[in-house]
Amino acid sequence: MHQTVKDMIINLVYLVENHGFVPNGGRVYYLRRSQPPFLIPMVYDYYEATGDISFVNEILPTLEKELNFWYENRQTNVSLVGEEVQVFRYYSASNVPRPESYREDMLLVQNVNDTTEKRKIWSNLASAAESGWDFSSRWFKDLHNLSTIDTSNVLPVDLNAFMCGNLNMLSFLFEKAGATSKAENYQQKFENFKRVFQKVFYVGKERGWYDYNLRNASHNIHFYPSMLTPLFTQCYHSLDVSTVEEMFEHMEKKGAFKYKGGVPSSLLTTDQQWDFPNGWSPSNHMVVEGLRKTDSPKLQQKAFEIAEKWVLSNYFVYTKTSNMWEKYNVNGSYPDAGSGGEYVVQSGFGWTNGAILDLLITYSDRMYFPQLNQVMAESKTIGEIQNQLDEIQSVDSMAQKQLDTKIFNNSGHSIVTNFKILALIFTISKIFLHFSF
Ligand SMILES: OC[C@H]1O[C@H](O[C@H]2O[C@H](CO)[C@@H](O)[C@H](O)[C@H]2O)[C@H](O)[C@@H](O)[C@@H]1O
Repeated sequence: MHQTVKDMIINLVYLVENHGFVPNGGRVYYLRRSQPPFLIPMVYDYYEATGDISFVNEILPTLEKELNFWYENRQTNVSLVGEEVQVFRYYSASNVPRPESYREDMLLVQNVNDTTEKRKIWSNLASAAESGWDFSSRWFKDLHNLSTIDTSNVLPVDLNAFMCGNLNMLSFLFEKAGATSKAENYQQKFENFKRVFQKVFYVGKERGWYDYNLRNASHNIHFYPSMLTPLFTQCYHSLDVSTVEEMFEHMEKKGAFKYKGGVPSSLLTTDQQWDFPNGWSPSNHMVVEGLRKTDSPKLQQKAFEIAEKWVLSNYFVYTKTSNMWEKYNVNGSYPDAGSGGEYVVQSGFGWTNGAILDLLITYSDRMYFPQLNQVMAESKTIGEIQNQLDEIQSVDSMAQKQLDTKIFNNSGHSIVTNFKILALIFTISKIFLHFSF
């Protein structure tokens, strides 16, 4: 599996070498659209798993090249409280309908007469596709309609948090490769960018990091799980534990964590797939990981609870449909495959499997579901199932003992039996790329 991951990285490195960035897909028409910047984290994870520093050493110049693509092509200025700083945005160079969704993009502009305006809309559609969040109220002027798409004016929290984390990871990899001055240089950039990040995205009275809109010079203070990515990439320093806890409580009050099926992509209902009631694996995974990495025991416990919820509801839908899905409807008593957007929900699915397996591994000492199938068979709502399992867990005096039994070693656990086959593709799936989608 390590070799497969290495081969995938080699493919992406080839693309960066030949095209200057990682295109949104492996087709010629994607050459004006990037993927979100996940190559550096992929290499970082590969190094953590293998210690293969000679490979890392070989490709470090390519990683810098990809980082520079973002600096040269996706940076923009923003003036805030008397200081001009540079941050990142999604900004595709394409201004034509997406070839893979030509019909949809033509229909969207059917009432627009001005060609410049049409091109702006197509460019903003392609820019949103770069984010992976295609499409979401996050990118819409009116927060509801795709026709008001305005991606290039949105400075996204998650993209900037990823870039911030990438500086840190690059510094780490250079240090491991023995290139001390490069390592120091990136560490310095990381520290500087953390300050800029905080200044641009943190809104004190709303207790959190929010997307900033250049057009109206204000933050979008609606909840999106992308707000938690700075915890995931550790792009914060001035916040003490209680501030992070307050941030969580604030989102909790907004209702972000109350759904039994997982964390939704937003609390706004639109007909787009990256909005309520859909929950996506990468978002849920990053929320869990971000909270788990904080120094707050309370938030670490919340991370576990969200992870447990996500695993259980994915399994619930799996037992009902015999499939894993690219997204889920997290609302209501019976979670289901998600819907909305411009295509039929896809089964599979790389990042869903990857997230589930990572959560099962991370919490292998705690995620224990006694009598799972029996409880499920009684066809309870997901809330009742969760409550009943909690009760069984707390009264089952054997449960503590069984915590020692690693979930992957215990073939008696049906959830593991069903997910076991997916373990084979864990490492690949963890990588959020979809070249063959
Ligand atoms: O063909 C439609 C779109 O397909 C890709 O995006 C879809 O898959 C992504 C990964 O699973 C997902 O993040 C996105 O929300 C989906 O729409 C492709 O990245 C898009 O460029 C393309 O328009």
